[in-house]
Amino acid sequence: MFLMKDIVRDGDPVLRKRAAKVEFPLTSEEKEFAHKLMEYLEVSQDPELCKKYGLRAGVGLAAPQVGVSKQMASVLVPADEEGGKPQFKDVIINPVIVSESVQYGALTEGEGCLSVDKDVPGYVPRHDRITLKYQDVNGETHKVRLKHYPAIVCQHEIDHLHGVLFYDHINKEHPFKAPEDTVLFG
Ligand SMILES: O=C(O)C[C@@H](Cc1ccccc1)[C@H](O)SCc1ccccc1
Ligand code: NI
Repeated sequence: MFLMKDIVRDGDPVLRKRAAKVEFPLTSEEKEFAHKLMEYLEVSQDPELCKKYGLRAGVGLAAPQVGVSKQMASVLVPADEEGGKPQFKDVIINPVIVSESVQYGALTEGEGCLSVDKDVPGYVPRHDRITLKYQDVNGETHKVRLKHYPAIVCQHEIDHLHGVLFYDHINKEHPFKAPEDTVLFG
């Protein structure tokens, strides 16, 4: 199971590389790795296990964040209401955003990152709605339309596969100035 000691921190060049496309079929090691990426999120979102293993809760984890420069990331966006099914749950491989809204969305509280220990305040403008194409661990292609929080999380993870960190998007002069018509939520 991945622990915080396995998570690469800002400054490591692997976080600034464009990750390599993944070939199919996955090797057994790659399937195990994908499982571990999702396992981290599941354990980190269980308050007792999160505390037991000293984790930071996460809704996404990209392969480069554990030092593996491959186009693979786990995303687990919990249900809006107690007991519902997750808003989005999958390991996205070779993800491509095939269309995106002109309108931006951003979290009112800004963003954090498991690989960035410091707080970086400011809005992170992202596309409020996206159409995402990706392959799952079995090589099946999916095309999904996401909006608001699941769209934000997937864009955060896909950024990791392109060597981009959340604070790259923050307006340096006016961190809490968002583009006109940005949907602020959370
Ligand atoms: O570092 C990562 O990639 C995981 C981030 C993903 C993320 C952060 C902010 C906005 C969108 C995605 C972690 O989930 S940061 C911790 C966290 C935990 C729960 C909810 C929001 C942020
Ligand atoms: Ni991150």
